[in-house]
Amino acid sequence: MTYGVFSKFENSEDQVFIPSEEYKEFKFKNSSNTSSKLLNATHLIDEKEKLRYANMVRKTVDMLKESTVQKVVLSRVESFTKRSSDLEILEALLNEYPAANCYFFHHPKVGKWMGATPEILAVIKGENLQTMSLAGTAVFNPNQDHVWGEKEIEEQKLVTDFIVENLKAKGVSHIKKSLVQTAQAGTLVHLKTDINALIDPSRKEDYIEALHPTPAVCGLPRDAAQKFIKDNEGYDRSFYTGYLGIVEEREASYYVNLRCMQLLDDEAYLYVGGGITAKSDPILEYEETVQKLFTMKSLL
Ligand SMILES: C=C(O[C@@H]1C=C(C(=O)O)C=C[C@H]1O)C(=O)O
Repeated sequence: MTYGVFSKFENSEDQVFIPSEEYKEFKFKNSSNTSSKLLNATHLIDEKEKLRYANMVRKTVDMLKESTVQKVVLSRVESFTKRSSDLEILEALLNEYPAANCYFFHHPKVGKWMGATPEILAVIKGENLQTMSLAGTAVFNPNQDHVWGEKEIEEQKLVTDFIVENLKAKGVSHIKKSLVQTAQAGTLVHLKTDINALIDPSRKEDYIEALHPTPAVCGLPRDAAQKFIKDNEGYDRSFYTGYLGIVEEREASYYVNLRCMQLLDDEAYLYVGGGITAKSDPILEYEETVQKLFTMKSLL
């Protein structure tokens, strides 16, 4: 059976499924002009929110320095007035981010979500599983390759090691890693390692459980980071940093729900976050969320 799946950050009981008969086909013509989007995101800075978020980062850094927790991914949500219809926003999203995994999900229990995620949780084809470790963020500069700092290199490696270890713990063999690369995602770049493995296709859900949520969106160790997020973030992430996918008999594609928004009648809630380690600078972490906010805000 073919179905779509949409899952929350926290627990899989709230997963929703859409049978394939309910899919709607959408034809669109790409009229992309992405380079025009290298605009300044500073107009999205909100001093009060900056103070609140930077304080939360500071508290997290203090905790990381004193404990065995290595990384926590913090996030926040901001609401904006919609100036276009949902389909106009979807068309803008598809035009703006042709290389991303763009989706629009509408379900009575979930409402409407839309996004352009750069992050694969797992693409399964027969006995092959493809996943990635994606972390570290900088603004894309077409004239210069980004030189990554120690903080980003370390936080991305934590994600890679977690993925490899958790797949191994599920008995997965032949795990192959690419070199660490800089990958562009719209106006941003991230550090990325592609990971491939040989799997038993009848155990798809088992692997997803082992991977989700990775330290790219949660932290390390996973349970301690997830508890810290729940106790300190101060809002419900809902489906943000959950995953969405299309599952078929021998193939399945699951993506991490990032660079996304929840659409209401007149408003859109935009969700953004970033990985915090003991080396994080609170103001830079806030600015990173502003850059990520811009990827969706520019479509509204
Ligand atoms: C959490 C987000 O992105 C994740 C966190 C990143 C980081 O900490 O640098 C980079 C890519 C994603 O894995 C987000 O976009 O909201």
